[in-house]
Amino acid sequence: MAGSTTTPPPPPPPSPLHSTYSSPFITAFNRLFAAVYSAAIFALFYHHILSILRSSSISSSLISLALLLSDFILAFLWVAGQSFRMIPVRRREFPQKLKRVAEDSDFPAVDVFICTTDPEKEPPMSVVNSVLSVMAYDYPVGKISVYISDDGGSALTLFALTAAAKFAKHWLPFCNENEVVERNPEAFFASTNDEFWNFDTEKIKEMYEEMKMKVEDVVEKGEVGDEFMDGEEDRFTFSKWTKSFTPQSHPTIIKVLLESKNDRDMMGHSLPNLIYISREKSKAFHHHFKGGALNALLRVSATMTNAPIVLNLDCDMYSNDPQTLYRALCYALDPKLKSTLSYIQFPQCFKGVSKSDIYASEMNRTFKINPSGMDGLLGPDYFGTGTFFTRRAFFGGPSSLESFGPFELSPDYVVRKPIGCQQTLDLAHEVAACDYENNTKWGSKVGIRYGSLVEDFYTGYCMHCEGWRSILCNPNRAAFYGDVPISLLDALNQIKRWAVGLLEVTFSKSCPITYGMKSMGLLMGLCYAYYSFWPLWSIPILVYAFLPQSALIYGVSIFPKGDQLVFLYTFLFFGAYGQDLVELLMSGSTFRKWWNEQRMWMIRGVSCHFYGLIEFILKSLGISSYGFEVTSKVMEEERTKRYNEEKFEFGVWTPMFIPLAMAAILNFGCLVIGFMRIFKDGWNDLDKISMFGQMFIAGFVTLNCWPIYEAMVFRNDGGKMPLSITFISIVLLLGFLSIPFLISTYLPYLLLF
Ligand SMILES: O=c1ccn([C@@H]2O[C@H](COP(=O)(O)OP(=O)(O)O[C@H]3O[C@H](CO)[C@@H](O)[C@H](O)[C@H]3O)[C@@H](O)[C@H]2O)c(=O)[nH]1
Ligand SMILES: [Mn+2]
Repeated sequence: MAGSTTTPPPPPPPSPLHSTYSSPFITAFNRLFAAVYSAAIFALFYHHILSILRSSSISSSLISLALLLSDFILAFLWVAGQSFRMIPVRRREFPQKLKRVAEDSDFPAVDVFICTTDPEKEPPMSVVNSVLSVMAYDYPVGKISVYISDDGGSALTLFALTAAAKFAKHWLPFCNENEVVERNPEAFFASTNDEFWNFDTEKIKEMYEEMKMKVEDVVEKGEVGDEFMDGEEDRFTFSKWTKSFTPQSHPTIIKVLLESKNDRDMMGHSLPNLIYISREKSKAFHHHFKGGALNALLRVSATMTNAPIVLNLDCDMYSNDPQTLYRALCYALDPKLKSTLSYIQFPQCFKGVSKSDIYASEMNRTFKINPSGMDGLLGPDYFGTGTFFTRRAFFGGPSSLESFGPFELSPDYVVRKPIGCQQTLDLAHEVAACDYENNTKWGSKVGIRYGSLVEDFYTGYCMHCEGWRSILCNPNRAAFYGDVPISLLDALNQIKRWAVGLLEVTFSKSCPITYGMKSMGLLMGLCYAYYSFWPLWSIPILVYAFLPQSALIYGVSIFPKGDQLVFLYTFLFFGAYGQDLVELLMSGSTFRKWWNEQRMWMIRGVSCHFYGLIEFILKSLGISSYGFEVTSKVMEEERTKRYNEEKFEFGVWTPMFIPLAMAAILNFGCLVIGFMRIFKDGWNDLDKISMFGQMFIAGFVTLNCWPIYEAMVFRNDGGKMPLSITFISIVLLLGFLSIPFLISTYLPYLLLF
C-alpha cells in the first residue's frame, strides 16, 4: 500500500459553545444618525449662544442661560447614550453542546447567594420559593450550595427556610421525575393545568400548601411558637433570639440546614447544601447594606465550599429555567474568555408587570438594550441580581491578585473539611463578625465595593476598570423572574436610592468621565457616565416643566429667534423620541409601554431624581444621611387590583408628589391662558414661533399628566391624590409665579433705599 501516505483528517475543532452576532445595518444606521443629530446639536448651541449675546435684560439672559444649561445636559446625556449604539451585539449559547465537551465531573461547583432583609417587605414564603427554585437546578447536585443572607436576622425567615429544607426532600425528586420546567413551586402550581395532574402532583401540592400555611401562620404571629419546633435542635437554634436581639444588633447566626454529604431526599439522592447566615450586627460598625451582606457571604462560603462560580440573587428573584447554570457555563468554561471573565449577567425580568407597565418598571432599555450595547465593548454593567461571578474576580484585576487575609479565604483554597464541622463553623463565625473588615481591603479592593448605594453598579464598574470583561446572556426563556414595585411611591423610592448611589459614583475619585474613560476607553466610560449622570435629567426636566409655561403666563417668549429653529427643534425632539420608540418596539415592547416609559422619565425628573439630587447634596454637606430603603415585595390586594387596572397610586403623603402636582397644574393653567390669549388678541405682538413652542410643551406635558388630574379631581379610591398635596402645590405654585411680579414691583423701591 505505497500510496496510502495521506494523513488522516485533523479532528474537528471543538464546537464553539456560543456565538456572537452584530447587525451591520443597525450599527451603520446608528452611526450615521448620530453624526446627523450631532450636527443639529451644534447648530442649536450656536443659536443659544447668539441669543445670550443678544439678550437685552438680566431676566432674558437668565432665561437663555437656563435653557443653555438644560440643553447642554440633554446633549451630554444624548452623546453618552450613543455609546450603547455603536456596536450592539447579540449572543447565543448552546448548552446542549456543553455536555459533549464536558463530563458531569468537569463542571465547577456553584455557590448561590440570596439576600433578604426584612420579613415584612420580603415575605419569607417568597424567599422560600426562590430558594427551592435554585436548589432544583439541573446540575450535579453535590455541586450546588445555596447560602441565604438574612440581614433582618429574623427567626421567621429561618423558620421558613427550615420548612423549605424539609419540603425540598420531596420537591427536588418530584421535579426530576416529572421533568418539571417551572421549579418555583408557587409558580408551578399556579401555571400547571389541573388536567395534567397525576396523583403525585396532588400529593406534592398538598404538602406545599401545608408548609405554606404553617409558615404564613408563624409569620402572622410574628414568632416561632413552641408548637412549631421540631425537637431539641430547633429549640436550641431559636433560643438565640433573646430579648436583646434586634435586626441592628445581634450575634452571628449560621445554620447548616442541609448538608450534601449527609442529607438525602425521599429517593435517597443527595441534596444541595443549604445554609442560613445572619451576619453579626452592631450599632458600632457600619454594615454597608447589601454589599456588606454579600461580602460576608463571600467569606463564609469560602470557609465551607469556596466554589469557583458564585451566583448572586435578590430574594424575590427565582429561577425560571433549570438549564441556566449550563448556559452560564458556556461562557465560564470557554478557554478564550476564561482568563478575563468576571461575570455573566442575565437580564432582570419581572413577573406581574401591568399590561402596559404604568410605572416603567420593566426597564428593557436598562436591562436588555443598553447592556447588549456594552456587550460589544467590555460587557454589561452588574445589575445586582441574576449574575454569575467567577470568584476570582472579587480579588483584584485579572493579572494582579490582591493579597489579603487568611489563605482559607482565597479563591484557590480547596475546602476539605465538612461544612458542618466545628472547625469550619468557628472560622465561618469569625469571618461573619461585624468588625472583621476593619483595616482590610474588603469593600475597597476586594469583594463588593462600598461607597455607593448602587453597590452593584459600582462594583461592576470597578471590575471593568481593573481590566475584567463581562458577558450578557439573554436567552429567550427568561432565566429569572423578580417582582416589580406596584405602587408609585415604591417605584420612585427605588429610583431615588439609585439616584443617590449613582451620584456617589459620579462625584467620587473614580468618576466615569475621568478615571473611567482612562481605564476602559472612551465608549465604556461614556456608557457608565450615561448612568452615573442619570439624576441630572431632573435639571432639564424641571426647567422645561416650569420655565416656558411661567413665561407664557407672563407673555414672555423665551426661545431663540429664527425660522430655521423650528426645523431644528422639531428634528431634535422627534429624532430623539422617534429613535427611542423604534428601539423599544424592536425589543418587543409596545407603543403604550413606550408612552408610559417616557411619562415616567418626566415624573422621575421632577420627583425622585430631583429629590435624590437634593439628598445627595445634603449628605455631601454633612446635613443629613440616608440608608438603603428596601423595596416592598408585598402584593396587597386592593393595590394590586388598582395596579392591574393601571391606575396610578397617589394615595400616600410624600413631598415627592409636590413638584409633580405643581407641574401638572401649571402646565394645564398655561394651556388655558395661552388659548385665552389667542382668542382674545390673536398672537398679537408676541413672538409667534416661540409662543407656539411654549404652548406645544405645555400641551405635551398636560397630555402626560392626565393620570395626575384624574387623581386630583375625579377619583375616589384609596389611590387618589391627598387633598393636602393638591392644596400645598397650588399655594407654592402661586408663590412661585409671583416671584417675577414681586421683583419687578418692589425691586425699584428697594434700590431707591
Ligand atoms: O441592608 C440591606 C438592604 C438590602 N438587602 C437586599 O438587597 C436586595 C435588593 O434590594 P431591593 O429593595 O429589592 O432593591 P431594588 O432597588 O429592587 O434592587 C436593585 O438595586 C439594588 C441597588 O440599589 C441592587 O442591590 C439590586 O440587586 C437591584 O435589583 C434585596 O434582596 C434585599 O434583601 C440586603 O441584603 N441588605
Ligand atoms: Mn428588588
